[in-house]
Amino acid sequence: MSRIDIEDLTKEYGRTRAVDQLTCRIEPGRVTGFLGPNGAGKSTTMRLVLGLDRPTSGTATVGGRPYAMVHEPLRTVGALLDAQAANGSRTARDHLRFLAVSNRIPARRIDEVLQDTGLATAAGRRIRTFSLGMRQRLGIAAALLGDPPVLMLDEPTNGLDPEGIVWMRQLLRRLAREGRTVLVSSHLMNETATFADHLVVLGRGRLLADTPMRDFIEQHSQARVRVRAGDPARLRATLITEGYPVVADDDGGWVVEGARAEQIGAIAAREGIPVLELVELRASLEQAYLALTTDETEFAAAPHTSPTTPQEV
Ligand SMILES: Nc1ncnc2c1ncn2[C@@H]1O[C@H](COP(=O)(O)OP(=O)(O)OP(=O)(O)O)[C@@H](O)[C@H]1O
Repeated sequence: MSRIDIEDLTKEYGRTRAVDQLTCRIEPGRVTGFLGPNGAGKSTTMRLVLGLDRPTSGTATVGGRPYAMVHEPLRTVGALLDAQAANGSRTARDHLRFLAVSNRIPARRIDEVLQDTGLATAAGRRIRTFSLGMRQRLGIAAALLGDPPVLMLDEPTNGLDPEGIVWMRQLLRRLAREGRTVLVSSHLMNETATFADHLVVLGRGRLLADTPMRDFIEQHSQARVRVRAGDPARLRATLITEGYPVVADDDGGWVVEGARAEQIGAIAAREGIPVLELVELRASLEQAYLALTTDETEFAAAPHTSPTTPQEV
């Protein structure tokens, strides 16, 4: 049992409601992407789950227990919250050794996680000489040290180079395949789309979505179809008559908004227009996310109103 259960969780800092009656479950065996605009309450939620802050009301448990009551916590939850927090005057190996001893974790795990995170050759260096990406890898090494069934990682790809990002993606997928509970916050939508199975989205502390990623994209984006036909002008005219907005594509095709492939295929067949290509265009996670969260953003730049700026219609 390694589920994270969040029940009616609220956290207020003075007059700010950082987390607002949040209820959700983070299930094992999949990667859950934890999304939301700046200040939405993601880090606060993670801190509450880890007992680093006390909720104003509500509960958060891991495997049915509040984190504070978990015995040898590093063996239960591996967390990466602030990769800068490690003591810079220690070497990477000493940092991990300190954590291992205080959680009765066998010393061999230190070498294993140093290998796993690509830090074996830097193990004897002081942490203050580490780059942001290396600190991030060390944070992951610490999270993996106790071989925990639950992992909570706040922006784990922060500072990683492209090779590091690919490595992180594969690591997250592997951890989920092994049956662990993996909660990962990120601002990088394209990145999240490559590793998450499920999404929990917050806006101003409230739950906006708790859904499989595929459903999320479908629910928060419009269907669109790209079609290329033998008689493009006639197809366009017919589609417009039928009430579909049609936009020219780069290579002589049309993009039809708010339509499914079978609808456009049926119209073309009825008119006897040969179809050369017919594809449903999937929206990206980023488009779906922006459609959901535009109104939930606490900190947004003022819109740019220069008359020379092309406006989307
Ligand atoms: N210790 C604190 N004291 C006062 N206010 C806080 C504290 N921690 C967080 N907040 C406030 O709570 C709200 C939620 O912040 P939080 O850091 O949890 O959001 P987030 O979703 O993690 O944001 P980001 O994506 O920017 O990391 C914000 O308005 C923030 O200013």
